[in-house]
Amino acid sequence: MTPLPLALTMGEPAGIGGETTAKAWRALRESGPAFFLIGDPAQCPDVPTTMIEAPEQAAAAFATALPILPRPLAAPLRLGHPDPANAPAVIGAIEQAVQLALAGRVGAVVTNPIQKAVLTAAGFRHPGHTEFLGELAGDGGPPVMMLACPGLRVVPVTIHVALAEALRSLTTAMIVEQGRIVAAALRRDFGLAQPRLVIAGLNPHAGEAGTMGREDIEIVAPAIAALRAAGIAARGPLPADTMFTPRARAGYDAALCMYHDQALIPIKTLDMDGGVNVTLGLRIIRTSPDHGTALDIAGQGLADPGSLIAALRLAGEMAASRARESAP
Ligand SMILES: NC(=O)C1=CN([C@@H]2O[C@H](COP(=O)(O)OP(=O)(O)OC[C@H]3O[C@@H](n4cnc5c(N)ncnc54)[C@H](O)[C@@H]3O)[C@@H](O)[C@H]2O)C=CC1
Ligand SMILES: NCC(=O)COP(=O)(O)O
Repeated sequence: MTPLPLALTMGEPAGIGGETTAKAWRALRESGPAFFLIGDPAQCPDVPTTMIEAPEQAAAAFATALPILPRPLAAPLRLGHPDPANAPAVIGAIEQAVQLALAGRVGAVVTNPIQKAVLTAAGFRHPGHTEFLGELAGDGGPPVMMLACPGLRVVPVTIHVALAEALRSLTTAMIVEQGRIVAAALRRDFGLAQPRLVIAGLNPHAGEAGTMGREDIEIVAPAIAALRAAGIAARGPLPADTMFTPRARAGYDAALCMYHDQALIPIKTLDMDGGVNVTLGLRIIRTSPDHGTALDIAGQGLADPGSLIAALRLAGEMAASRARESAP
């Protein structure tokens, strides 16, 4: 059976998404996975494109042209200069991709990066895709952000909030709930029968026995105990400054981190061009490149498509594996 195509959203049209989409199409046109862009043809002027009316037309067209399910921009495209007038198209593309995935007409949703502040200024009330997707396609629990590259997977337990708010909002229950979702996803989608989780400490030296903050004793350690009681191989709290060395990374399958930068600095430092952002805990598959809109280089031909290609490949693999799982 031909695999379902992947829906790739336009992201911020003034960013590098159009360029990386075109480069990804060139790289994948022969091997697949087949994908189509929900966007405006003006985003990809340097590759052959073909307009489609339905996802079902994408696979046949993919080898010769980038299929586009049109979603026209309201304001002319100026690379490097986002226009809030285009926000409805950016948001609409995400909504359309999710609807297609929920209807079983695409194998997965892959998102190009959005310029968060521009969408916020236009009235969008979610800090990122992750939270928006949780609302559109949640599965009863919270959406969980995981970034993965060869040799490292990280999960920020608190995501797009100010650091002070992350510290205020962190609870044992959040860590436990996300640990369970991560362990289940590693089993289901990443083929790990007994996933090994490590949990980062919040404070320097994981609190140094309470002398540098009591959160590691009062919030993090009870979460690890609860995860272990649930049969999940979890350990910590580990001092965050040494848990990403090559030796340490060999001892676990995913690291739960207490705030955004604790998770994302190590992975982007290790593999900015190969990292993939995967949202766990949804009723659909969603991946994305790990980088943002890179407005500073938009239109200069400098954008590396590696992370988007990795995101498309991972989405294709996850979709194929779920299709095998549900086959009679
Ligand atoms: N999934 C998403 O929608 C994401 C969106 N963003 C958004 O992107 C915007 C810009 O964020 P920044 O923090 O500046 O991060 P960024 O990733 O856009 O850029 C950081 C630096 O890396 C460079 N860079 C990024 N991707 C590159 C690529 N593929 N090839 C070559 N160079 C690349 C940029 O030129 C810049 O110098 C923000 O609005 C942010 O919220 C950021 C991350 C993910
Ligand atoms: N820093 C990661 C990031 O911003 C990705 O967010 P999302 O849009 O995938 O929720």
